[in-house]
Amino acid sequence: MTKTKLQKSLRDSVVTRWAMLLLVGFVLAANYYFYDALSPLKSTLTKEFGFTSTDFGTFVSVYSIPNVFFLMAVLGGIILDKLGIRRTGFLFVAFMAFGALVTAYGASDIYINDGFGYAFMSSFLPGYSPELKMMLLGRFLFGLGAETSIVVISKIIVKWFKGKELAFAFGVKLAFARTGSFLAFNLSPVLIESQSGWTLAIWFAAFLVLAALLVFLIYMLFDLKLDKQVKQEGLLASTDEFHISDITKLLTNRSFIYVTLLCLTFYSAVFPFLSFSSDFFLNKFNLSIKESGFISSMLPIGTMIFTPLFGFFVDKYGKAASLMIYGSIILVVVHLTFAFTNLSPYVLMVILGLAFSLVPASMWPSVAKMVDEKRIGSAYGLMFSVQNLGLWAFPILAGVVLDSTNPTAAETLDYTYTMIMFAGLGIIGLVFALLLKREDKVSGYGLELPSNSK
Ligand SMILES: NCCCC[C@H](NC(=O)[C@@H](N)CCCCN)C(=O)O
Repeated sequence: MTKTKLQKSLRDSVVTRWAMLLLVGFVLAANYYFYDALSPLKSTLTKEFGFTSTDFGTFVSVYSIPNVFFLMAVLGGIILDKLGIRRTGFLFVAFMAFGALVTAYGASDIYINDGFGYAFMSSFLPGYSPELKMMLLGRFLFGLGAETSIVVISKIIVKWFKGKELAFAFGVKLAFARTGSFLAFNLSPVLIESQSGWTLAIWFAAFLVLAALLVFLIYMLFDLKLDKQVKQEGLLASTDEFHISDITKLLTNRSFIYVTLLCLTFYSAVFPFLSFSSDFFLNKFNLSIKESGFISSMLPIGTMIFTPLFGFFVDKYGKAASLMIYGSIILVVVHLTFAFTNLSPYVLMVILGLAFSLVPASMWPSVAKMVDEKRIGSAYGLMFSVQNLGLWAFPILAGVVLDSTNPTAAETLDYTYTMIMFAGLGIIGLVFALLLKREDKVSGYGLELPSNSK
C-alpha cells in the first residue's frame, strides 16, 4: 500500500507561524517606539535646544524624505521582491538602528561638548542648530530603514499566513506596532526625569532598535529553514524578475489608486496629528508632560484591542471597503470635535482608536487581494512612498500653521487651525474610501468578501 506524502511545512504549524509573528512584531514595536519616542518631548526640545514648532515638525517629517524623494520604500519593495526577505530585512533594519543611534548622539552631551561632527554641523545653515542638524540626519537614516522594514515585515506576514488567518495576523502585527507607540508615549516622559539626564529617553529608544536588529537575525534562521523545506518539497513559488510593467500595472489599477490615495490622506491625518498630540493636550487642557503623553497613548491602546478584532471580522465576514468608509467618517468627526469643543480627550482618543483600527485592519489585507503575492513588496512600497509624501508635508505644515497662528513666545499654543487641517484631510480620505467601494463592484477583487473566499 502506498502512503500519501503529506506536504507540510513550518508555516503549517500554528505555533511556529505565530512565534514568527512575535519575532517580527518585536522589530515593528521597536520601530514605532523610536518613531514616537520624541513626540511627548516637544516642549523639552524647545527648552533644551530652542526648537520651534516648525523645527519639531521638520524633525518628525525628515523620516519621510528618503521614502518620498529617493523613492526608498518603492526601491526597498523592489529590492525585497528581488533579493528576498532575509538580505533586504537585515540591511534595512540595520539602517534603522544606525539612524536611531545617530539621532540619540545628536542630542547627547558628548556631541554638544564639541564631539565628532559638531564643528562640521555648526559650519553651515546657521538658522538650524547643530543639535537639530545631527538629529535630522539620524532620523533621515532611521526613516530610510524603517519604512522598507515595515514592507519586509508585511511580506513576512503574507509568506506565513496567506490562505490562513491573514487579516487577523495583520491585525496582531499592527497591535505590536501600536504597543511600541503606547510605550513611547508613556515611557519617554518618565525617562526624561532620569538622574543621568533627559536624553536617556532617546538612548533607550535607540538601543531598543539595536535589539530589534538582533531579533531579526533570529527570524532569519527560521526563514531560511522554511525556504529550504519548501524548496525540497517543490512548493516554492517561482521568483520572477522585476519588470517596470509591474509598477505601471499597479498605476493603472483603479482600486489600487483609490486605496493608495486613501492611505495618503488618512495616515496624514493620523500620524502627524499623533506626533503633535501630546503638545496639543498639554496646551489645550493645561496638563503635564506625563498626563498628555498618557492621553496620546490612548490612541494606540484602543487600536491594540480593536485592530485584531476587526482583522478577524474581515477574515470571517469581509466588508473591508465598508469598514474603511466608517473609519474615515469617525476620523473627521473626532478631529472636528477636537478643534471646536473641550470634550474629554481621553474618550475622543479611544474613539479615534476605532477609526485607526477600522481603516488599517481592512486596508492592508485588501491590497493582498488586488495584487499578486510576488508583487506585494512593490505594491506596499509604492503605497508607502505616496503615503510618506503626507507624512513629510503635514508635520511641517502643522508646525508652520502653529507658529504662524500663535504669537511668538505665547504661553499656550492654539491648535484650532491645525486641527481643521487634519479634519480636511479626513474628508478627502472619505471620498477615496467611497470611490474604492464603488470600484469594487466592477473590479471583482471581492473586498467585501471574507479572506479565504478569494
Ligand atoms: N502592511 C502594511 C502595514 C502598514 C501599517 C501602517 N504603517 C505605515 O503605513 C507606515 N508606512 C508608516 C509608519 C509611520 C509611523 N511609524 C500603520 O498602520 O501603522
